[in-house]
Amino acid sequence: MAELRTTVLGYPRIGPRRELKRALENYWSGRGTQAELLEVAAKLRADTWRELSRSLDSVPGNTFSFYDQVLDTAVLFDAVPRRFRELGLSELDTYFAMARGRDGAAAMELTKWFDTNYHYLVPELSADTKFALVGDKPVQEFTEALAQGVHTRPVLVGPATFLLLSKGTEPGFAPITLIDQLVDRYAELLGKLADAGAEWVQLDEHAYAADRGEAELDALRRAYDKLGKLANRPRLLVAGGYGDLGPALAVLAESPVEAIAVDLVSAPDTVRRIAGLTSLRDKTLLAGVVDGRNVWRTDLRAAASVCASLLGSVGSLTVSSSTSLLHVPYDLDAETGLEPEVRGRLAFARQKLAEIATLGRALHAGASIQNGAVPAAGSRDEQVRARIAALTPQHRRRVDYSERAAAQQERLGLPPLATTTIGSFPQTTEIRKARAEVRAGRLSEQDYQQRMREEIERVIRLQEEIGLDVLVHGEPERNDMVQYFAENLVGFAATELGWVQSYGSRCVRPPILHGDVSRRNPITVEWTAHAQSLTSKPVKGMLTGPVTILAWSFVRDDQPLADTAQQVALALRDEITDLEAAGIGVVQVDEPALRELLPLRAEDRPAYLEWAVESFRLATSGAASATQIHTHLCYSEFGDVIGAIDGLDADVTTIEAARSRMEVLDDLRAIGFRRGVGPGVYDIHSPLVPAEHEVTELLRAAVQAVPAERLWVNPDCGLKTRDYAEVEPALRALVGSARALRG
Ligand SMILES: CN1c2c(nc(N)[nH]c2=O)NC[C@@H]1CNc1ccc(C(=O)N[C@@H](CCC(=O)N[C@@H](CCC(=O)N[C@@H](CCC(=O)O)C(=O)O)C(=O)O)C(=O)O)cc1
Ligand SMILES: N[C@@H](CCS)C(=O)O
Ligand SMILES: [Zn+2]
Repeated sequence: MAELRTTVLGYPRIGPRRELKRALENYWSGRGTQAELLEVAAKLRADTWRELSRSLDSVPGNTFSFYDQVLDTAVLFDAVPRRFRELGLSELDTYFAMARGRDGAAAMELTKWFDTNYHYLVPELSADTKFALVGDKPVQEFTEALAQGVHTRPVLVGPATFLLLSKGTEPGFAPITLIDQLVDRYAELLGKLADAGAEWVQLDEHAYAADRGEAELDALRRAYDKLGKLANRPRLLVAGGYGDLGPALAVLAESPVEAIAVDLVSAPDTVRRIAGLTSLRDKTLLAGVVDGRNVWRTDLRAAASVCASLLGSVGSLTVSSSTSLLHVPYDLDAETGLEPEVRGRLAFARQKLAEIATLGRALHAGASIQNGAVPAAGSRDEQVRARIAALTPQHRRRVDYSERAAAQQERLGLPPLATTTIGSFPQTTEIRKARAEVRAGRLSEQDYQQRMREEIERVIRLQEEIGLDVLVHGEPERNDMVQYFAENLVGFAATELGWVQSYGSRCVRPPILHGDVSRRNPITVEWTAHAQSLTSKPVKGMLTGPVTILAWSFVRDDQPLADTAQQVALALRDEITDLEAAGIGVVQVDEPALRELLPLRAEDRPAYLEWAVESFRLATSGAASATQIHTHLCYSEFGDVIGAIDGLDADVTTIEAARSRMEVLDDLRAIGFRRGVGPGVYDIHSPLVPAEHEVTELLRAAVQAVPAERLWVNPDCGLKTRDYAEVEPALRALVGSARALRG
């Protein structure tokens, strides 16, 4: 193992058939025991080590997690907030309580892992935090693998990144100031790993892919100077994924660490900088040339030539993935329904291992790649391209908001503090089962559609009874808000088993956007029109926006994202026209991923925001003045994109706000936002049901910032992951509060 020639930075862990998801959910619901959960976990670890050791000469270890690697790190170093200790639960149940909340102890905050659709739990730290090495998961998993004959390289979240991803529990406290204390605990851990026989350890310092100030760079420098000088330690590999390490690359090059991993897929220019860093000449460089985040086959010849060009600049070279393979599905061979032309362009985790092995062999033998034909580009649709070429600025502009607002008020006649929901109602087991039965051929498409129509009717009746003002059809027919649209658009392929972890036990199957995009037929019109036929209240049509469709798909990399976004936007524009023709007067275009795709480096942001906003406007600006366009944003803090939210020019913006106590309203007020806004007053991520007085408290704060005529009352996000037992009383509280305040 001493020779580190081929590796990956991490691997999926949910199981090729989502075995971990099922075991976790069984355990949480009481249907399964802890012993059963541990058994599933041990088998997944063993299978992963066996699989990886077949292709790679350095196998990453400690890549398993019951929920999240950042949470694992917090628990390892005893950063457990008091509210969870006080529950008096077992070690495992305390861990799950931190992730999911329990008995009144609110869960830790969940947030985006860099610019991906993976979410981690945010550690809570204060000036009083005292780290202690109380766990031994990395050591245990190392020993467990060794007993199975596999020598692993334990992977840890690096100390600086751990602190930079944490939040201070007191205003003004910066967790990075805890670096020296935390590094001492990492030193203890490295000693234990060395004693257990670990030759290498990997410390992920991905936080340096974002802009970092001098103090943060200095923390990195101090951390690795100290760890590098330890007498008893494994060799240190510091990994930078999800972008360019920027100035941190030189800091690490000057440090005593033995190896550095760089992401050459998202930051190919790093190659040039490496040649200029003479201190890399006695280090190992892991060249991340195989994409850990996307599913396209690697152009092996190009990757081999990048590797070869680095040989003279570094001590030794290892072929690697650009990031952990956590973000891609397990195995392309498990897919049976992909078109051959699309399949031929793809590589999932398992296929990427083979690519890395091939590159490693070629590099070692100084041989060229024989069989590395460049995969074909995506299919072209000349009609779509002609339409885009003919667009003018007029296609992105509506009449002024005040004129629209008057036309909409005349049409809809809504009260002040109008109430609505974000779109989805609970995805019940019956709904999911029905969909699984159609897939298995046990239920006819007709019967399935009938069941969905009945579900829509139930949801409409419930909303009428509760007294909401703008209703939704509830999205029962959607497996996922992106996948559903992808399945109905030309240019996308869907997978059967391409599951990727989004957070904890929740997974998504990102569709594969492989060619020019167009709409075959109307997608949502029948469902929405059916819902509207059942009620005299306005029903809000529900679409997913272009940025979010791209963010949660595997997108083609043979043209700029901006071009692909326009194609998706045109399809949505046509859908809105059809919804209007069917009598729908309110349409929501969700963009929860608007913030997610924001580049990590400030210099790259303006260009992104420009195309992101333009694509939304292209999708929505065909709507008549009297059609009310809503958008919805969630899963982020929005300070950085507040100007872009304004630029969307939506008539109503519903936005996550309950947990941050309406902070976003200050941001909106600061820019003079003057359109409708619905700051969420019910935190749907928590099983806790808000009482009417709690909703009222939030609304009272909101009316200080936004006049009642423009203020909407709604939950933070869709209700699909909740049960009716929680949703019904919560919506009653919301409507009750709005009515009382109107009075
Ligand atoms: C809003 N979020 C989303 C993100 N990304 C998306 N692509 N979609 C999102 O909604 N990112 C940010 C946030 C938070 N992230 C998530 C991610 C995933 C979920 C979630 O609830 N996932 C479900 C799976 C949803 C799905 O695809 N359902 C399918 C298949 C259901 C299934 O597993 N069926 C079973 C059989 C049926 C049964 O017996 O239950 C099977 O196939 O074996 C469907 O409905 O048809 C999850 O369970 O993980 C939420 C937020
Ligand atoms: N309309 C979607 C938005 C989720 S971000 C839903 O309600 O689930
Ligand atoms: Zn949402």
